[in-house]
Amino acid sequence: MSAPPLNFAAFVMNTTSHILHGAWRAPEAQQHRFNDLDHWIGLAKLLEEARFDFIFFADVVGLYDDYQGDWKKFVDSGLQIPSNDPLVLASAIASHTEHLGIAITSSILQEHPFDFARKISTLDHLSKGRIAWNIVTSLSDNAWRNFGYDGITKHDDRYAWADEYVDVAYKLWEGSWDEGALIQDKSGGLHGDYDRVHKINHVGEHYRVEGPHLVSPSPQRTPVLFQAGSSPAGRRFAARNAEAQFILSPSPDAARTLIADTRRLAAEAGREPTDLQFFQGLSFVIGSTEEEAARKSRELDELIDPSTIIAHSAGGIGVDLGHYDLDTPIGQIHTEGSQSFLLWLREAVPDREPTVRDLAQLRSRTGRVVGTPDQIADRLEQWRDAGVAGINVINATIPGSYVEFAEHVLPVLRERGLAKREYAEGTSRAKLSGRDRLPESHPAARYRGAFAGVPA
Ligand SMILES: Cc1cc2nc3c(=O)[nH]c(=O)nc-3n(C[C@H](O)[C@H](O)[C@H](O)COP(=O)(O)O)c2cc1C
Repeated sequence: MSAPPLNFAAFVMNTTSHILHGAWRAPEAQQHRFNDLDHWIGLAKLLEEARFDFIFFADVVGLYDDYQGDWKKFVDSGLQIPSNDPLVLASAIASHTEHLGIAITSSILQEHPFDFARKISTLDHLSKGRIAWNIVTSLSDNAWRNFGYDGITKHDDRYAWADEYVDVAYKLWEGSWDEGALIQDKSGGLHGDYDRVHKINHVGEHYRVEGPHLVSPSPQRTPVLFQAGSSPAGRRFAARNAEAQFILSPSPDAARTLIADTRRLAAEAGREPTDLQFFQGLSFVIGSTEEEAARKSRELDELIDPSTIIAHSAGGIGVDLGHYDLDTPIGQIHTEGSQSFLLWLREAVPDREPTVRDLAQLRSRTGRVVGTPDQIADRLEQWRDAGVAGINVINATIPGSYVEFAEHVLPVLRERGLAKREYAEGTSRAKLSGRDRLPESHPAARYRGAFAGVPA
């Protein structure tokens, strides 16, 4: 049997400058209109017309680490501030679309799981089962301080915390209401069946939640679960929980290795390995000829602001790179932070000592595919052959990047069986994996029926 077509998501954020910083200044760019609902509805309709599977919202609940000693740079350049809540936008998008999945990034930090589970269930009802959740743990001190903590919780402890958070949500989504508990029998006057609605009585390290869930089971019960972050702890978390991991692998071969490893962990966690899929983040510069594509890529480089890219990515290095000139050799920078990041940079610039500017350029070009539609299709075929199920399309401009992809690349992909022609019916999970609800081997499934008969 030939491989199935790829899925496509549009990777966006409810802000001006998400990833390719500086690109918002392009004359045709509209991402600065993020406060305008029409901007989002227009994009959602365009994506649905093009048969995208998801609009995928990134989100943060705080600033990145300081740049040049403070946070002026972020405000100056619109680097994820202002940044609006995507969850609030979701119901409006749902009301203007029919098939498009709506994936929302939400951190375990920002909302109590009881309240979060309630909002997600409500949205899943309103959208007829099109909600997905990208589970993140917030990696900036500022985010943690916004919620009353002294600073960020240690890396692996964040994932342990996340395991409890998702368990509370699973209990509410999967275990609190049995099937058929909502009766709504007007003639008999019975609305709900008390015997089939249960308190969950969760008591854990971080949360105590009595229940019951206040929302009756939605079409998917648990939303489609995404996770992003591929450290060993991140992979273990994805292997246990995620139905799709959002990855930024440097090459199809690297993705193949990552996928095999994470699927092995999924099997160890008692899951069916293929129940975990992978979405690779890529951006596209499309030309009618190779030369045109190369020229457009150079033009994009001109537009991109290296210092803002540095401000965004410096966190991982543990050094405020804003204090260094862009031409400073990396060797002159002392860090107790991520050594593997610096090693990666040296490997990427093998012939000389890399500079801070190299870091910015490499970051802004990571995952950029430049070429004609046919060349792009060749590359996407390689990603699919490596086991990737979907592409999260990173934009330079909104809506421009998606208009071009839809007009020029998707028709070629369809001809080659790399993109679908029509949506499948049903919920987002049904479209992705053929079923509305999580499979029995997912850890959430053990809560089905688990609270029946437990004294109130
Ligand atoms: C592709 C990708 C997208 C991410 N998107 C977000 C996001 O929108 N919001 C957020 O707070 N963190 C986001 N993260 C951060 C991760 O959730 C995670 O906190 C970080 O990668 C560290 O995890 P790791 O050490 O397991 O890689 C993203 C990470 C990756 C790799």
